[in-house]
Amino acid sequence: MEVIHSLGEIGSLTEMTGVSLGTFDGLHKGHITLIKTLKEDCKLQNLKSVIYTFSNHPRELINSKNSPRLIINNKQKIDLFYKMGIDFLVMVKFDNFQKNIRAEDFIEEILLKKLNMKAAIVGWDCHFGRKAEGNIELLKEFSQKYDFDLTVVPPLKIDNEIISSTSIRSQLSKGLIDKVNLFLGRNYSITGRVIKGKQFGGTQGFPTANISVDLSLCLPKSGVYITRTVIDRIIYKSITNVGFNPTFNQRNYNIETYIFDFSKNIYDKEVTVEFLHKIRDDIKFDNVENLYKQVKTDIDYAKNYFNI
Ligand SMILES: Cc1cc2nc3c(=O)[nH]c(=O)nc-3n(C[C@H](O)[C@H](O)[C@H](O)COP(=O)(O)O)c2cc1C
Ligand SMILES: Nc1ncnc2c1ncn2[C@@H]1O[C@H](COP(=O)(O)OP(=O)(O)OP(=O)(O)O)[C@@H](O)[C@H]1O
Repeated sequence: MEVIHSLGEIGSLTEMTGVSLGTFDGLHKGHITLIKTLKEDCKLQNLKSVIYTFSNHPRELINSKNSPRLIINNKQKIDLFYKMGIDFLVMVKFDNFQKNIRAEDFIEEILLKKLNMKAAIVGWDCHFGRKAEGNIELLKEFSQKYDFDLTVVPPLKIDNEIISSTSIRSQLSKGLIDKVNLFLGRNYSITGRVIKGKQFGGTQGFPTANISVDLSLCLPKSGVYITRTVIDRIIYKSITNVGFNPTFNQRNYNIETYIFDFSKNIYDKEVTVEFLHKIRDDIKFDNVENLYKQVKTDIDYAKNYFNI
């Protein structure tokens, strides 16, 4: 997969292409359905597959006060597109040029001239160009004028609810991890380096790996979760506490994971924590004895979940 970070980088593609466009935050099941259609259409017509997306959320520029926190960072986004077998990932900054380009110019100058597009594969609600004026109708009109194929993918729903990045952000903030995973079509995960914590847990029989996280992302609601932790590609069963450790009046959002049957030193290692199920909200305990008693109950609950 070739990643293109600015339009200047590509004079114009020589290969004929099929293109899907959008923000694609989270790369959820709806996006995956669209991308599968893109890949099938490209295979049938012997085209290279192109994703046109942004490295920042468009609302950062359009409505900065309401700009959402992203579900995944750009590294995760690139990894996921790579795994899906995309040929060209155009991931440009959403800047004033992107914000102000007329929808007609976007089709003619970018999709047709730069990307050599022969097929557009888009979701039913696709919008692009200045003030989001470009839509399916305009693509239809231009597909006849310039003779390119147009496929419109209907919305994928679960229990009658359209899967969207917006709904996944709301579920994350409510701690509805089972639903998040259903909508993503994979386990929601956080990747970060292991850093030093207070080192109290170890003295109580549950040493925890504290993980540094990108606090600008949309993170799950505080609480205790059943998780799997991936270290050097090996998957371990674990339990994870996220939030502010209210018993200790901590100010920072913190992620710490207790990996079952594990005793290696992993400071500084990059690990990925996959969230499977929420056990409870976090609690401010009157004393640490009660906190540790509860943690032991949580650990038993998680071990029971894993049948260990
Ligand atoms: C499974 C689990 C559940 C936890 N639940 C809470 C909680 O409800 N309230 C809280 O203040 N801290 C909670 N903690 C955080 C503890 O305060 C913390 O793990 C302990 O102080 C060790 O911190 P350290 O890793 O920095 O040494 C929890 C930790 C774990 C591993
Ligand atoms: N549930 C879905 N089923 C099929 N296609 C989808 C679905 N959700 C989004 N798409 C399509 O994927 C492309 C990228 O969409 P976009 O990034 O706007 O996703 P979104 O999840 O709808 O985000 P938001 O919640 O911010 O509106 C668009 O063409 C869009 O129509």
